[in-house]
Amino acid sequence: MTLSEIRALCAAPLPGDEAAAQAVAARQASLTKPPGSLGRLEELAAWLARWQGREMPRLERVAVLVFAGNHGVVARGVSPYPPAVTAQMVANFAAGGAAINQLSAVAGATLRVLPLQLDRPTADFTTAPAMTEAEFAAAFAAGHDAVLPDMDLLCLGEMGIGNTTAGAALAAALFGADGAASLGAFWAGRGTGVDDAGLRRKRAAIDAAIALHGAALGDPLEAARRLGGHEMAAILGATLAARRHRVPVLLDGFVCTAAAAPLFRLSPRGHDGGLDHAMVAHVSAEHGHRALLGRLGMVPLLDLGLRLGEGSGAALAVPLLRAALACHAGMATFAQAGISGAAE
Ligand SMILES: O=C(O)c1ccc[n+]([C@@H]2O[C@H](COP(=O)([O-])O)[C@@H](O)[C@H]2O)c1
Ligand SMILES: Cc1cc2nc[nH]c2cc1C
Repeated sequence: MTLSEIRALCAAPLPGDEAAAQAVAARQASLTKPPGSLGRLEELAAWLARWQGREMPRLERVAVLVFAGNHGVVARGVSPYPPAVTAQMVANFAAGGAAINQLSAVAGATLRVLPLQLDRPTADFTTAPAMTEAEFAAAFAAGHDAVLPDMDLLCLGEMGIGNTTAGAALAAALFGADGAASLGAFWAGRGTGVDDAGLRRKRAAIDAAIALHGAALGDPLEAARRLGGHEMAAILGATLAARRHRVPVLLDGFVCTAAAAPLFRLSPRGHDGGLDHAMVAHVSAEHGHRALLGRLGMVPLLDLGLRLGEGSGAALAVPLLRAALACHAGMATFAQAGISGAAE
């Protein structure tokens, strides 16, 4: 896959199945409850129908994909952890010892972890583009190809020491900061728990990167290449592939949302937007996430103060989707139960 092929793929997102979503809405109106009383559960059933292209959506094959990558910007002292932790956590995922192992099991989902070039971190984006075009395209393709057409739902997650700095830099490039003097101050958070001095270094790294890359960041894919990471490019590729295969997507926290956000910038929400088949599963405690969701016009399903990454929030939201479908498929209609409708 080349960058121009990626560009062409991103330019024309497939529309959703309006008829399937309408069929869900019609059935919801006939079920034994006041109209709209199941709130967002009703919206979730229609969302699954629209993007699966099925009047009766299903959640038999739920996949959690976690991509891992390393970041040159850690040389700037932006994370309390050493980059070796990325590979160590990948080993922990394989051994079944991480939170996402437990949460995937609770969700009834298969977990697949794809480490990407862990011994070849991105370049430090305060001095050079994080990835070459070939590196970016390869990581994008790895994510794209990891999505199977028969999945019913895709939960995306990431692991990468330093990637909250990359996520904040990408958010800054894509969305600016409403006139705030420092983009770094607006978007940077504490990630895995960096101290005050580390937070200052993180803000400075983001500001330096925005100044260095300048006008090139006006192109959302260039911003992803110059400021993102291998795992973030893979999330972008997987999110796009899911759209092509009619697989709805749950995004995890701040890093995952930022990684997918170029699809929104290329084709905004409202009418078949590039991210309309994705929901943000939870709002992370990471400082910039609420602002990022505001820019995307997305309302998270959960707000639990998580700031872990690795797909944890996305897996946690799967039982909510299962509940939405159980009600949708299993409830009696007013006619079946012999219950009177509302008086006019
Ligand atoms: O995505 C989030 O909301 C999030 C918030 C805080 C931390 N993380 C995780 O923490 C790691 C990056 O943190 P840091 O401090 O090294 O930039 C990376 O592995 C992420 O999965 C992720
Ligand atoms: C231990 C640890 C686990 C993680 N999972 C996702 N990001 C992480 C970062 C650290 C440091």
